[in-house]
Amino acid sequence: MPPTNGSVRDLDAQPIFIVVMGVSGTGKSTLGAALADALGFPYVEGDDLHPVTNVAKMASGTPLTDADREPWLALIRTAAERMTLDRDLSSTPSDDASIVRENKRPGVVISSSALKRYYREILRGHRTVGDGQAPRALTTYFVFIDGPKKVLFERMEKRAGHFMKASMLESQLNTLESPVGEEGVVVVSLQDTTEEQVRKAVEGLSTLVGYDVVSELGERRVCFVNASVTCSFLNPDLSLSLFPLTPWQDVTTVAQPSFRRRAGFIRVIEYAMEAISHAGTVLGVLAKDGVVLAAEKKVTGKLLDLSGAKDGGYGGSGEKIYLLNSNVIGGVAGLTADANSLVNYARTAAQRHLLMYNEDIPVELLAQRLCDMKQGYTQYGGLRPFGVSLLYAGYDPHYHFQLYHSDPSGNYSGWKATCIGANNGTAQSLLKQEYKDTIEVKDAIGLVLRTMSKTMDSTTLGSEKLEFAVLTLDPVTKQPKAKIYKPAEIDALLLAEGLTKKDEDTEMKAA
Ligand SMILES: Nc1ncnc2c1ncn2[C@@H]1O[C@H](COP(=O)(O)OP(=O)(O)OP(=O)(O)O)[C@@H](O)[C@H]1O
Ligand SMILES: O=C(O)[C@H](O)[C@@H](O)[C@H](O)[C@H](O)CO
Repeated sequence: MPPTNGSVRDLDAQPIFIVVMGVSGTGKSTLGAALADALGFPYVEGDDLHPVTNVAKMASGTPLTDADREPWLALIRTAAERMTLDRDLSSTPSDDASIVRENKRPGVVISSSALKRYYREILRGHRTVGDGQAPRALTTYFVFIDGPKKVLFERMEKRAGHFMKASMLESQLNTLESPVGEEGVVVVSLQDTTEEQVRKAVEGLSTLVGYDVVSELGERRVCFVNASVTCSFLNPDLSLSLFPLTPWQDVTTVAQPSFRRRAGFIRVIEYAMEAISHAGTVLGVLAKDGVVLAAEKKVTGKLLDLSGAKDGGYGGSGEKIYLLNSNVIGGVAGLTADANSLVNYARTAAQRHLLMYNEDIPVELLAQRLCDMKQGYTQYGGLRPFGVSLLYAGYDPHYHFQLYHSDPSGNYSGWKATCIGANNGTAQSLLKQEYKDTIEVKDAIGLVLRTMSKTMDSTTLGSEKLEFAVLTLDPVTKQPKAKIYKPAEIDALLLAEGLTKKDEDTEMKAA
């Protein structure tokens, strides 16, 4: 289907979509980010929009088919449309124009192999996939990175830790239908430096567009939405739906009027934090040889079915402590439904990392992934922030045992000992008095339980009110070992620490 708008004037006003293309390893990601930076456009890593099944297939050494690539290409086109067309240029703020000048013409740069002509037709919006909607007007250009096979092979061989192995290059080259000669294509050399490639791409694009793209497309903008956030929102594998972007979402400074429009959102974050300060307490202590987590269960009662808890803290009954990955345990305070969604997201992010890099996700990176997601939810119209704070107790070979906290705004910080939820102020002052840098897990367990017993609202302390977990290293395999305690084990721990509290009713019944 041809583009809907035809006149020179209309085309001039259309947003620009630049696809940096080429076979695997040509340097699309490197050039894409640099070119976007030069133009002041956001950059999206096209590989992040692949369905997980595609990544798994490539990682296993099987080339993708047309059917595998079609939905991915359609998603890239949709991403480009969403990131540019929904920006309401007519509402561009004018009273602080000296602080931020919007691009005169919005645009986005996305990397994609775009190997065949018909794939490029999908990206141009000239062809729809399935019963997809007719594309919206968006002028599409391609920057094709071309060069000798030998150089490419050498680069791919050198590149470590990427899911795409050099052995796949042959199939990529066989599939490639050169775009040279097609409309809107600029060719740059694989062997040039990135700076030189940017220069040539800008020169070529300026010729195609009809004016100097760097000076005419506007001032450098500060991107509010980084690629990973954007992709999280766009990739259906991450169980999130597409939604219209707001005019201010990819442009920010603290002083712009859109910030004032966002003030309501910030209040919502404050409300979320306030709600969390009433949630069940979650407490973590970092020790030399592990991390200890405990959480107060708020939902208790005789009729609650705890049968799933017999085999551990999860399986239906776990409410506050979850295994996020084999090296990270998470403790949540806040809205349980929101927490479930974040826990699923964290588990998927950890698995994606494992699949791509064949290593467990570093603890801080997992916290960052969740924070990207949480922060994204604070800035879009029609959404509210996640009403959840999390503690991450984890281990990775780089920084060993770590404890992080993230809040609904998407901020995170590392701690030696910390507490979220109800009475966290009291708990933190108790922890400050008792914590020692040399503490070991065996003592940290006592410290956590004592602090919980002093700060929990309830008059009873037993497994029905408490979840408990410890992350240590397995002495034999030296791999992280997460243990989420079963109710009987929690009761035994409390007994050993002399902390079993019974409420008066129970004591009277027992008497
Ligand atoms: N202009 C350049 N000169 C030399 N090396 C480069 C250049 N651009 C990128 N590289 C290197 O080539 C390798 C591949 O780059 P990059 O990951 O950007 O390629 P890609 O096309 O996005 O790959 P893929 O599609 O397989 O993810 C990296 O190791 C990168 O550092
Ligand atoms: O169409 C394809 O086969 C894919 O998009 C690949 O090109 C990879 O995504 C990429 O290059 C990763 O190395």
